[in-house]
Amino acid sequence: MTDLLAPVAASSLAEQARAALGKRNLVFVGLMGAGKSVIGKMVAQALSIPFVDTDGEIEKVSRMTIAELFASYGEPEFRALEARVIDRLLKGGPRVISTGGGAFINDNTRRLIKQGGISVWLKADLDVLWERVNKRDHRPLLKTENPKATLENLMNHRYPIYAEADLTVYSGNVRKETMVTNVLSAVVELAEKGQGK
Ligand SMILES: Nc1ncnc2c1ncn2[C@@H]1O[C@H](COP(=O)(O)OP(=O)(O)O)[C@@H](O)[C@H]1O
Ligand SMILES: O=C(O)C1=C[C@@H](OP(=O)(O)O)[C@@H](O)[C@H](O)C1
Ligand SMILES: [Mg+2]
Repeated sequence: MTDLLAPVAASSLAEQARAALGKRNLVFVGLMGAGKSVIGKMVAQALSIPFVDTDGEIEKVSRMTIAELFASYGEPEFRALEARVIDRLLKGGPRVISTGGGAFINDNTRRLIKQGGISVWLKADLDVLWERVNKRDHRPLLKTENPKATLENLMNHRYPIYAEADLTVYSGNVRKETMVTNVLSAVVELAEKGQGK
């Protein structure tokens, strides 16, 4: 009997989270490999609202890959474009917006996100992140002699800033579906606490 009831409980959690969100955006932040792109898309599906990944949107408007943008124009230009894209996307809520790892670190972009949505930091340990990112080589910031040490340096610098997000959800070695449930529960809890903006 419990199994038969489980899908009902799951859908009502999504409905509660959707109601809690209203017209606001749900914005995923966190380091490379935390699961922003993958979990963000699944959360949007659960909430039945549109999903957009800012890196994907940047690649679409620039007709270049992120790696090409970094190589041709450098990180400051990429950050300026990222800020403009995020500013535009935040205006069309409700949406789930998965940002690239550096977006929330940029003062201007962070301010825009704080104004335009509920931010969720997917927080993960170094070994989990490393395990996930070292399987692919499309992230320009990790093209260094010791990418794991680079990731650790980024962690040390960025974690206090990610901590400013409205919600923190731990992204450990748990199933993606469990991550989705944990994010939805955190959104509902925030609303219940009366702290939803
Ligand atoms: N909870 C999870 N369990 C297993 N693999 C995961 C989990 N979360 C993310 N991943 C995997 O880690 C990799 C990085 O995820 P991604 O969403 O691209 O991270 P980000 O956008 O934060 O850099 C992908 O291959 C994704 O499938
Ligand atoms: O951490 C960062 O500064 C970056 C993270 C990347 O996105 P993911 O976090 O989705 O990998 C991408 O935006 C770019 O390579 C820069
Ligand atoms: Mg991503």
